[in-house]
Amino acid sequence: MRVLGVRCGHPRLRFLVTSVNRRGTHAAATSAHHGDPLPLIQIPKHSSVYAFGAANERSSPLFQTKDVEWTVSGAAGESWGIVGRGKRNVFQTLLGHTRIHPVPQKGLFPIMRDTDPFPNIKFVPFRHSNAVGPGDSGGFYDYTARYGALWEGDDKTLGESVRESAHTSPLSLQQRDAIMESLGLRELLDVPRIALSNGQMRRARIMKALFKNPRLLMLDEPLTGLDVISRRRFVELLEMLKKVPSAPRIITSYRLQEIVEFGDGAARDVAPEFLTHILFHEGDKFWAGTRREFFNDFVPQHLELGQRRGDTIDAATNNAGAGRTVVHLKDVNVKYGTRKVLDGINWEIRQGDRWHLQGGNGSGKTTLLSLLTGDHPQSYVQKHLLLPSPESTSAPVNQSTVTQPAWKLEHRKRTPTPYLQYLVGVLSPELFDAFPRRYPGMSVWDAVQTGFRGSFIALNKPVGDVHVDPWEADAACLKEWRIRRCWEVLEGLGPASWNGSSSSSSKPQGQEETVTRESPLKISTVTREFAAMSFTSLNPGEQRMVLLMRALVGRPLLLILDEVWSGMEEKMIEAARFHLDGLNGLGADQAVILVTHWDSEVPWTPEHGLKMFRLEEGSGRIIS
Ligand SMILES: Nc1ncnc2c1ncn2[C@@H]1O[C@H](COP(=O)(O)OP(=O)(O)OP(=O)(O)O)[C@@H](O)[C@H]1O
Repeated sequence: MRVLGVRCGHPRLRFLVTSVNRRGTHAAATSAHHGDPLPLIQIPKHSSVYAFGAANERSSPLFQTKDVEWTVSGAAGESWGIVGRGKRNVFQTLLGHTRIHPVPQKGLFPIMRDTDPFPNIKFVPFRHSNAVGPGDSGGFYDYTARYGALWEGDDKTLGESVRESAHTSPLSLQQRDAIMESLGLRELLDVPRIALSNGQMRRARIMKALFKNPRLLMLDEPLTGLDVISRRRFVELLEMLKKVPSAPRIITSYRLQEIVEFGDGAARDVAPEFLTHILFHEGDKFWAGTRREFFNDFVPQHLELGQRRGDTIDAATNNAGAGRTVVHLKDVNVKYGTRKVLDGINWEIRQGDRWHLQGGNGSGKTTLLSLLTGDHPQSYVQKHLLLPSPESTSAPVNQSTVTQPAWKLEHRKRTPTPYLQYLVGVLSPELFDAFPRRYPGMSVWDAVQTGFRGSFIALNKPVGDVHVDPWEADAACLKEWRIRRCWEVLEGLGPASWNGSSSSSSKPQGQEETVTRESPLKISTVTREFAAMSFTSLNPGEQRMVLLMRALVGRPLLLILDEVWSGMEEKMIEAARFHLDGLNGLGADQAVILVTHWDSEVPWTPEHGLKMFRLEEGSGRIIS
């Protein structure tokens, strides 16, 4: 069947196309399609874009367009994707949160110059928060609340929230249904919103924004966190909507690796089908053009192919199963009311293991991990959930055990939670959202050292000093080790690594040296400066790197990396992958569980000892 000269795939989407067309709510967008010269967005050449508050034109701009004019026609069929580390600057500009100099004569949104554009624009940021998150208040919120939500019965369900959005939606019931269906949310209507998994929540937020049918809809990294099937359905939906003049014009952003695959010295176009144009912004680079120009001209000329992706991991590192059992689960079950999320899970994790935990959105990965971290209330009622616990109740660390505290396996009920936090390092979307940003002046250094206890409380220690409790054995030795660890992760994962001036490569300028009892450790000036920066002043990708350092700094026995690469740019991911198996990265005494929906993001292969555990319809199995 052809609608608008367009081949339509799925029947429910066919309906969406025809019915959205009938309403024709966006007359202006349609007129652009019929030759109206006014574009939807226009940032002229030689514009400088400043953060609000930048005193004058002598302040440094966020970015400059130089000889590039960025024009989005707003015509049906055109679809822009934004990539590069500066993509959020571009969104901020479109949201009116920056100042453009000179002020564009026709306005930033020429097509909407006779109306206030801002009610016609919706933005779905990358960051999600199931509760009121630090993005709003900067304070801590307890993300573990979601695991008990149904007991309390006090949170709105997705269905209730959908009914509320219906009141303000210009779309018909059938149109809203078609969107809900194509985002795979219908079967979740009875789930409390707080309990939605990450991927489910991202889809729910996109659905809500689509219900408003704005003229311009901006989606920041919409593919991140979606499983393979949801990604396919989402791409199918956007492919359809882009052809409908009365539907929102949708601008999406991506991490570079989501649209370009680097390998064998060449770059391959793996961008979603609906993209027709690409804007790249990073540092002083600002480039806009068609998809074909991007892949044929821009990528080969401007992105260093040889240095991306690939052979960073030493293939000799295969310690899988080499050590003692760290976690043991037998017949583990979790259910909410009648909804069984985990059903008879058996899993053993040993030191040296590198696991890729797989499963679609909502398959129970986060739930399973929350049992291992002891965050889930149902962790206490499992018959056989053995977790690491202190060998004795005395201080956990002394001179000989500074890098490997004494531990044994215990039932969850006999595992002291603070000790568990000490032995299990975590970075997950929930933790990223919950990490408090409000402590006055919390520095990067301070944020990293909260990892020694798995706590969220800044200790306000100056750079170069760390906290050690007086009761901890051999405090002096421990202090020295902790300071060294902080510098190791900062140097290995800080800007020195992702900006290409790591101390392990050629000597960057202005390098200093610090000497510890064991061996000298080089710390570059850029690392020292970074350590002193305020955590909140960093962009989300940098914050994520710092929280990865926090997870690694204590050399935890078990490391849980849940969707850690989301929000990070490719160079950061490369640096992290390199660090994880480098000299100061992970050891054979540590076990790792990694969660990602992108196989290419797993730093290990089966030759490196990678194992896969897959959750499907409540059951878990090892796959080979
Ligand atoms: N308190 C709750 N009440 C009801 N259902 C819940 C509750 N908590 C979680 N769920 C449901 O349990 C399922 C598992 O969620 P979980 O977050 O573990 O999925 P996931 O595999 O991590 O998904 P994603 O890949 O999207 O992060 C989801 O369908 C979720 O809606």
